[in-house]
Amino acid sequence: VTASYTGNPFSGVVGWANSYYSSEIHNLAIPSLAPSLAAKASAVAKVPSFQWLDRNVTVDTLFANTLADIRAANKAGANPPKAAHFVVYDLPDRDCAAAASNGEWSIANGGAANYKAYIDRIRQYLIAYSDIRTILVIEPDSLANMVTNMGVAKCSAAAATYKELTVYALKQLNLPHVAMYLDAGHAGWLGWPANIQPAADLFAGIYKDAGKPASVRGLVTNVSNYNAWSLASAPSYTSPNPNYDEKKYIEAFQPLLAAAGFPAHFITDTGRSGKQPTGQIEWGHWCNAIGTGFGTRPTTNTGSELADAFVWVKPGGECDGTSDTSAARYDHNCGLPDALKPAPEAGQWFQAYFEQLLVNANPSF
Ligand SMILES: O=[N+]([O-])c1ccc(O[C@@H]2O[C@H](CO)[C@@H](O[C@@H]3O[C@H](CO)[C@@H](O[C@@H]4O[C@H](CO)[C@@H](O)[C@H](O)[C@H]4O)[C@H](O)[C@H]3O)[C@H](O)[C@H]2O)cc1
Ligand SMILES: [Mg+2]
Repeated sequence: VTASYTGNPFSGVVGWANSYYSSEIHNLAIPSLAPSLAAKASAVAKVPSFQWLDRNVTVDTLFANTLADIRAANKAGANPPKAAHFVVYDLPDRDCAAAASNGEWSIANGGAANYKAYIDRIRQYLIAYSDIRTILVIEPDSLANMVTNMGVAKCSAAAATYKELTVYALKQLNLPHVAMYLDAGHAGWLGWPANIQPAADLFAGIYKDAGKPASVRGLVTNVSNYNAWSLASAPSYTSPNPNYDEKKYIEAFQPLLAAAGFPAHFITDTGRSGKQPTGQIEWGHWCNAIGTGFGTRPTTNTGSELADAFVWVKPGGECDGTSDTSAARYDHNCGLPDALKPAPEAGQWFQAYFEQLLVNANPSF
């Protein structure tokens, strides 16, 4: 079976509900849930979501194991075949405008070489599992920070390396059965009129620098954020941005990208966008936002020619960042009034948040 494709990489396959997220729900969430919520929680565990390769160690473990699980399911006759969904997320000096998700490597300490080895290893596994259609989200927040946060020292210092390593990844992971979507923030970030053209220029530049790889299908929006796909009216905190939902954002963005030489398609994270408006006081308050719920289940029925699929990229229930003010990775955003507290470190299981998403889910479980 070859998993190569033309057009929408989500067509003809379905996502995989990986065992890591499922075990978080079954082992960490369900034991402390009331029976009615426990049944709903086990349904969440069956929803396909992206698995984050957020540390080098995950490549030979989570990545390899999930690919083997998917191969077994497809050999056992899964129809439609299962596809793999991963987030590549380990740039040196990662998350340069925040503190919560700082990664394991720094540019000052050989991080670029480490990152290239990480990408090369991922390429090896992709080649070994060329029977599995694989969708990759590339480096959440990184290029978006290059558009709006060059005034942040850590971001401007990292800029050349972020761009070089992103181009490296796009070239190395360019394979017939692989589709890549570069992270493009969200409507409340790059969707602001002041940001959207500089963003188009940056993304088109990277695309061209990488040699317009066939596997680069486009951009992913709303990763780890809470925006609606489509609303009839603007939530108060979005004013005065005319692009107050993800549909308006990508419809404004796509023509600018095309004009700059990047024929991009889009996917949007709906994992935490089920409750609108959210409980956010300010649109920029990204950490563990209150008043949110699980959103539209993954599907290719987006109603838009520009949108390949709605996906769950950020696994709901995994924390955005710690609220412990004494922690090394404490970011003030996680201490704001509209951030749920107390919160553990980024990526750790946040039970109260999972319950918030479950209770507010739309569609409901
Ligand atoms: O009305 N006006 O006239 C006017 C004028 C200027 C305005 O400026 C805009 O204001 C926006 C805020 O509204 C800013 O957007 C925020 O930028 C932050 C990074 O700096 C993002 O944070 C990231 O979020 C990720 C998860 O999404 C985390 O994973 C990651 O760790 C975390 O770092 C927020 O989402 C994002 O909402 C824009 O840059 C800014 O240009 C706005 C209005
Ligand atoms: Mg984050």
